[in-house]
Amino acid sequence: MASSSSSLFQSSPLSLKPKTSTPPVPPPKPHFLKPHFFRIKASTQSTPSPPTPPQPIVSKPRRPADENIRDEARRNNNLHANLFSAKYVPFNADPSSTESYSLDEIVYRSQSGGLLDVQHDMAALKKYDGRYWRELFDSRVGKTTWPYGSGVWSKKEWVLPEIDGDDIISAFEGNSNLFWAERFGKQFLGMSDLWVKHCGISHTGSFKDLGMTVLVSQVNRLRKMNRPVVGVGCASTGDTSAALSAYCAAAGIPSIVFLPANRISIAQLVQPIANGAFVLSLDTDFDGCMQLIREVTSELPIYLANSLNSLRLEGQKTAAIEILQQFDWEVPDWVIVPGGNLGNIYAFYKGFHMCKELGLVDRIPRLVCAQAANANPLYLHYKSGWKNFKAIRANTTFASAIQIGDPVSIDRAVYALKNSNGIVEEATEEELMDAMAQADSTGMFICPHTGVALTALIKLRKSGVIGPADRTVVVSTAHGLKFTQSKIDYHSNDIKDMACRYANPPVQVKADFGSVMDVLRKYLSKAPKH
Ligand SMILES: Cc1ncc(COP(=O)(O)O)c(C=O)c1O
Ligand SMILES: N[C@@H](CCOP(=O)(O)O)C(=O)O
Repeated sequence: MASSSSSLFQSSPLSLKPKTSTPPVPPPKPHFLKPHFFRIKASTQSTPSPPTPPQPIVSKPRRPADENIRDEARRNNNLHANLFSAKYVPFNADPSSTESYSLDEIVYRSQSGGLLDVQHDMAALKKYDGRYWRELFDSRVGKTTWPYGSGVWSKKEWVLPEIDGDDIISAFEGNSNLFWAERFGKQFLGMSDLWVKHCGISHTGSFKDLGMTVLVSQVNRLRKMNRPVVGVGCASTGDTSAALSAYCAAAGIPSIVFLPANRISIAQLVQPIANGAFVLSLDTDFDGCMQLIREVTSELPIYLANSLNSLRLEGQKTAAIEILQQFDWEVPDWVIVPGGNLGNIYAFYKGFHMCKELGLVDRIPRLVCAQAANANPLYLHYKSGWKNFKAIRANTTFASAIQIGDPVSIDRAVYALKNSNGIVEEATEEELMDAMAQADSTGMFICPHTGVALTALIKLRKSGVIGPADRTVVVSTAHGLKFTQSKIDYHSNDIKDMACRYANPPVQVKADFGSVMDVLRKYLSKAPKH
């Protein structure tokens, strides 16, 4: 598929050897609901007040020099202490089920072997209305207050309500850019309200940071409680391992990552290596690595960090809440998410659904899950009318992080799609690479997985399912800089059986004035005029 070197670009010299209960008290009013929080509009005042003399500017005093931001948080932040709780329950359990586990237990599966879900005490959360939550979350954005400066922990009450701020390991992840894709929307789709949620513009370059801050924080808490957790492990197509190793390194916790040899990008391989993880390069695909890490974590005191572990999804769901927040709590019509192991599509559903259930919004968007045609078990399942899911052997794809044939969260994904009137689409290699190149040509620099999501959008626009004025959000899951080799191959026109229609290779020119002027004149004569 991808060529290893290129005639137009120097190939990389770098080669790496594998080496519980809620007290019935009335909710406290947060400071921002006090009257002074709301400004009176000038137009409502009948007579203008006389100008006040200028006051001397006094800076807010800084915290004492011997105090850090965690200490300061401990002194200030006891809002909501002990009011909320969460526990593990079997995923989509019968309402009569009484099976549940404390989040301080080490458990990944229900008694019947099914998936788990983190269930919040919704009755306690409902004591506060939607307006309260909207204003609380809005009040925390853009600050460095520990831990609320994080887009994940700014929703702490809905994520891990019981964890102490002292145990949290955060890189102030989240709060990622929601980009108005004006030119891409207009030029390629005739759309006016298209947005790209850049979850890859993040600490380790993917949305996995949102889940990993939660999981590693909980592990940190468990280790302080002397629970048997010697290290944390995952199987990965590159992004989970990058996030796990970074957060573990920040916490001083050993991390162990299982990677499919030669199936992830160099940038993704070097991330856990640099962060000091114990990296195993295994001669199998992602599904093989996943099987092995599940077996290993059931034998050794290594905590499982893949999204089979439902803690991860509590962090990832905040991206959905953040999208609503960034639209000032207006609900988009469509959200398109690339899917592989299929935890994230459910995380988005859960975030939107919680906002509806707790009164922050009155509906949820329709979800689209986009898969590479070379790794499309969910798409096939959808097309069969959700009959008899069959795992497949995934083929090589430029969207290497979603080259997964036996997704652990298949049941979660089906639930999310059925309950959001959702759709599944697929993208061939040529379609996803063209979409990526088109998006890049309008000023983005996206990853191939985002190319998969954009292809889904292009197809749904062409078929008229998505309308020209529908507010649509495409979730960009990783930073394009992790996948430069795929862009090099494309722009070198160096991919077998692919036309690379939008390739933009560099021009080799002799270093003299005449030659440079000749090429520039030719280029300018063809350049688009206003
Ligand atoms: C960049 C990227 N996009 C999309 C996905 C798909 O997410 P999920 O596995 O939660 O479906 C992954 C990981 O699988 C990923 O690393
Ligand atoms: N793309 C993922 C695959 C594993 O997914 P996870 O969400 O279950 O950890 C990766 O980057 O490893």
